[in-house]
Amino acid sequence: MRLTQPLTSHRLLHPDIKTLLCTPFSSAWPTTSFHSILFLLAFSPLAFFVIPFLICTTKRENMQCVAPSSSIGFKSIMGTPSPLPLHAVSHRIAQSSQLTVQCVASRFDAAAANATNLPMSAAAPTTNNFAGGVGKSRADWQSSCAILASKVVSQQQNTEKSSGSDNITVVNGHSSLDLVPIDKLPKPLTIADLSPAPLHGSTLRVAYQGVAGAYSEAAAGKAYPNCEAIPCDQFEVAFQAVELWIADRAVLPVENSLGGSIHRNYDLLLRHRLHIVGEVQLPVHHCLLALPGVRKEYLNRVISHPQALSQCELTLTKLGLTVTREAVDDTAGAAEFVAANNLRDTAAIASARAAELYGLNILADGIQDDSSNVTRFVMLAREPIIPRIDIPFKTSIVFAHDKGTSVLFKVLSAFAFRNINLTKIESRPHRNRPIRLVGDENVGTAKHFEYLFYVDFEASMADVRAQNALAEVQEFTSFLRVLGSYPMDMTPWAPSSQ
Ligand SMILES: O=C(O)C(=O)C[C@]1(C(=O)O)C=C[C@@H](O)C=C1
Repeated sequence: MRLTQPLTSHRLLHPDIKTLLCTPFSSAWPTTSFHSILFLLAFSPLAFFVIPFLICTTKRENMQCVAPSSSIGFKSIMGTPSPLPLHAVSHRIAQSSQLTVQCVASRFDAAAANATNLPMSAAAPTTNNFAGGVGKSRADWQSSCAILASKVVSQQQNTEKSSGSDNITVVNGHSSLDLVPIDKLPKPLTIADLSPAPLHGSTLRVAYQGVAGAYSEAAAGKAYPNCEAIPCDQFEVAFQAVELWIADRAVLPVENSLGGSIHRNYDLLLRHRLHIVGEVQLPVHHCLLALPGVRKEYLNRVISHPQALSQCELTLTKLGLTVTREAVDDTAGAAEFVAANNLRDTAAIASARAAELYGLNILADGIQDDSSNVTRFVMLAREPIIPRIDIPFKTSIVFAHDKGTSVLFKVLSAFAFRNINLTKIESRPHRNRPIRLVGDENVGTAKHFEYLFYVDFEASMADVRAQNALAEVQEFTSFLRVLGSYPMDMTPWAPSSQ
């Protein structure tokens, strides 16, 4: 069984995209993809064709490594032909970009079209909506564009065959320049095509940190049934996958009922400009996994994600496993590592699904220190969702308090006075301003640490109480950002059973 390698930051390299997508713009090409796209849209009508097509081709490249997995009801990365080489994404994007230019420019530059090798025509889209014409949706538009590209290419091949070195076909006595038939021209993009959510019929691509069998993958499936889960080797890469339009969403663990907050992700939320568009709470049921035939007595080491190790600490001791603990990037990655290296003295803490995927035995089941162990994940997107008041909503903010006394109290009371319930408060070091000096001639200089405060509260940004609370909070803060306003996870509580 071979599984796709997770995305790595190396595979998200910008330069290939920049150079190959649109060389004339590359010198002035802004650094973030969203801005780049705005830039292109503003300055080049060609961009209206190039960008969606890039997304289309990039998406297909990613989809090649995705196959349906019936066991968990959403598309996973099982059964892929072979793992992608590390440089694959940027290389593939490069190929796609060439094809993008080919699709748009083929009528103007047959020579350039000829120069490209033709993976697009080989991988012609399987979208059914295209029936000789151009449909209304973005998916239709993208498919049409791809099919047109492949038709242009095959026309050119036929032409080459029939007329040797001459690229001009003779039709009814007239020379034809391989023009795309007029009834098959793509329709211009509309505002709906640019909507952040995929339109009906297209599959949502969801980036998560880890490899197949990770809890984050299960969270992606819970949040978006039938999504394509895209593994990433680091959280940072999952963010970038969304920013670079390789994925539509990222799913990110932020806190666990036993292990507490996942601080790194709070820092990343601030550093990146993505928006929280939802949350899911996933019961986490850990298993102790080892190679077939291995018994507990043989073990010298237990490896897993640091959160998983801390969630099972007491139980491991109760099982007599006072062996070395080692942290790795994710739980399923730990299972994969044990299997791939045939380690008979090492066990992994991971899910039952990871045991199945990597051919390991379950030595102990349900080893989390509390049966109601649950991890909360947030879903991130490039655009915020429109807040509502007809269903329970949560809003997440981050702020730095301003000078003054009792500032935190004043901020929190802005919510209390309006009966807005706070569900979480987390503080992180303020990296740009780590220390505040408070001088007092008589006593000396007090050095206070500066913090950023992350607060979740139970109200929608469409709720006037929340708007007023934030207007008040702004008076006491030097910095305030709304990370997202999103529906609360209201699924019935079911402690982990498997
Ligand atoms: O390693 C995994 O499987 C993850 O999805 C990561 C993670 C985490 O970061 O907390 C998610 C849920 C569990 O609490 C343990 C690990």
